[in-house]
Amino acid sequence: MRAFWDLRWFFWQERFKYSFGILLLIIVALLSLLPPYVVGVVVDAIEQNRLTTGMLAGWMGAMIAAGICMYVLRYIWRIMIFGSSLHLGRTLRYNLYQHFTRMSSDFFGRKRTGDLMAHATNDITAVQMMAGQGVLTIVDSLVMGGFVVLAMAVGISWQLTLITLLPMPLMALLTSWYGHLLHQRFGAAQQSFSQLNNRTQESISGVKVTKTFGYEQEDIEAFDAQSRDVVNKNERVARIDALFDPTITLIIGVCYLLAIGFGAGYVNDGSITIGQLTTFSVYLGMLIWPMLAFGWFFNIIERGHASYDRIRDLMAERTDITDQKAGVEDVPAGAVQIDIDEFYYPRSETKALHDIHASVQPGQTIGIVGRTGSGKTTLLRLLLRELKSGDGAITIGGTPAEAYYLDTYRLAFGNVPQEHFLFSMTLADNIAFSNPEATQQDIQRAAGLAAIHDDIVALPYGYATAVGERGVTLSGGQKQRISIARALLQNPEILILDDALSAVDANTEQQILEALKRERRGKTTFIVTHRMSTVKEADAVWVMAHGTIVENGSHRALMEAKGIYAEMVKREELKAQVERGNR
Ligand SMILES: Nc1ncnc2c1ncn2[C@@H]1O[C@H](COP(=O)(O)OP(=O)(O)OP(=O)(O)O)[C@@H](O)[C@H]1O
Repeated sequence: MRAFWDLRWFFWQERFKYSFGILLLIIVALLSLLPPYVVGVVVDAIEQNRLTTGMLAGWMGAMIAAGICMYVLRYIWRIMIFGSSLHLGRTLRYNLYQHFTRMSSDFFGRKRTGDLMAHATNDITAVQMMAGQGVLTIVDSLVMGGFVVLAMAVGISWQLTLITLLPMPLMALLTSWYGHLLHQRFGAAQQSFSQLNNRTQESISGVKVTKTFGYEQEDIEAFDAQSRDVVNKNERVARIDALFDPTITLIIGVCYLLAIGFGAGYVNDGSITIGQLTTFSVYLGMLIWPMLAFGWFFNIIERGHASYDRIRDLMAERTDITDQKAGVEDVPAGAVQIDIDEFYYPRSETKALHDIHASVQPGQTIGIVGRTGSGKTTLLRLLLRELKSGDGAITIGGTPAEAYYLDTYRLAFGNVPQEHFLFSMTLADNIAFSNPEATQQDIQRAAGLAAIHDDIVALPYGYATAVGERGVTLSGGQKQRISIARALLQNPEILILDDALSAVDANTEQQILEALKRERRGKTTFIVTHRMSTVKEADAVWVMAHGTIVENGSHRALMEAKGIYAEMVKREELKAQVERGNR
């Protein structure tokens, strides 16, 4: 029952629909008592030879009227109760999705996609069932069951009712025990299903690597083992599930035995009529559904409860990136000042960044270079507020980054990350993703700046070409340029290119860099790269090593300083000469 209590916010929100639905259920339960009663009356009338046509027609009319009423009311309560439960599913899905969008990338690093998918599908369906079928089964079993028992005890014989229902407590005990077992087994089955989702996702996205290293067989076997585990765990659920119906039917059978055995005695000694015993046995038949519903209720509740707990745990995950109460609503603009004394990733003991002090004037282009793992991406993620820096460690236009509302803060940034991502839509829509208002002309202009326009028009459907699963396959460099076009279309105050030109050849890169210089006058651009030639024209180059900026200056100044940067440039030139020589 705690599961219902946990959902009280929802039942309160939908209280009118639920109250009305339950009221209709009660009326239906009352009306359904009529037909068995009529059967008893008619049987007695036949037995006592006093059945007239008028009397029969009267009762038949009453039964038809009750039948029509029940038909209409059943239809309405379904809309009220099941309709509301669908609404709960939608609300939970929406909340979960919103929650996902608010979480930092650290969260997605920890949680696996398969788990998150299982939460958004199976778990929500189980909770939705609880608010629909769960409510129906409990109301029906209590109301319908209650009315039928009352009609048997008050209307016919309380002694016979008592004897007949003796086996019932055993049923309550058994069903609650099954429910408990089901809760545990269902939780394990859901977990295994999540793992299967993860496995599938990893297998599909890593299929190239698997093939390259000849691990197909191992991969298939591991998948098979996981899939078998899901089946085993679900079989364990089904085994308990399968116990519910036979147990209930067996107990109802015993009840019938008692009713007929003792009922015949009561008819013989004249305490009840034969018609009443007929009504009694029809009522007993009507108890089967409430009993089944009662058992089913525990089943639904246990499943819903396990799922709701899992959803709640997920919703309880707090993002460390939050808005302040009274945030600055402007889109950030102006000079960027960075003063990071030290930064640790959550749950990490090693400093990812330390002693970084640098400033950037609006309109400047900053190149960031350094070995893998030197902290370039981490620094940019702090700037983007994907990670939490210390209070005031980063300011834009003199205002601490965390003082801005996150939503407006991020509007200032265009980010082309290392892992570029294209959606399963047309190329035009992929570019326009950053600015849905953009016209076809704007899209083409951005594509031109990103040096991808010619490639696009060469495709059979041009800008209308679909990418993704059923679409065209683009090269890494083309995908990078589409991502750049997407960021340029947004025309952000601050543009970040994180190793975004790595798959583009030197000539095309030069073309893009020139376009950037022209287009982004007065706006700030950060370019992270492993290719020194990319940052030659930058206003300043930050050379990063071991989590800090070890050199900071223009290309010329750094070359004159003959430090790490000069060394890196020389090495790159040497490499280029060797490659040219080889050719
Ligand atoms: N989510 C994380 N949790 C803990 N440590 C991390 C996390 N991400 C990165 N690091 C660590 O932070 C340090 C800096 O990593 P970062 O990705 O910023 O380097 P980078 O210079 O951008 O490297 P690359 O050139 O390969 O992109 C590394 O030591 C890395 O192992």
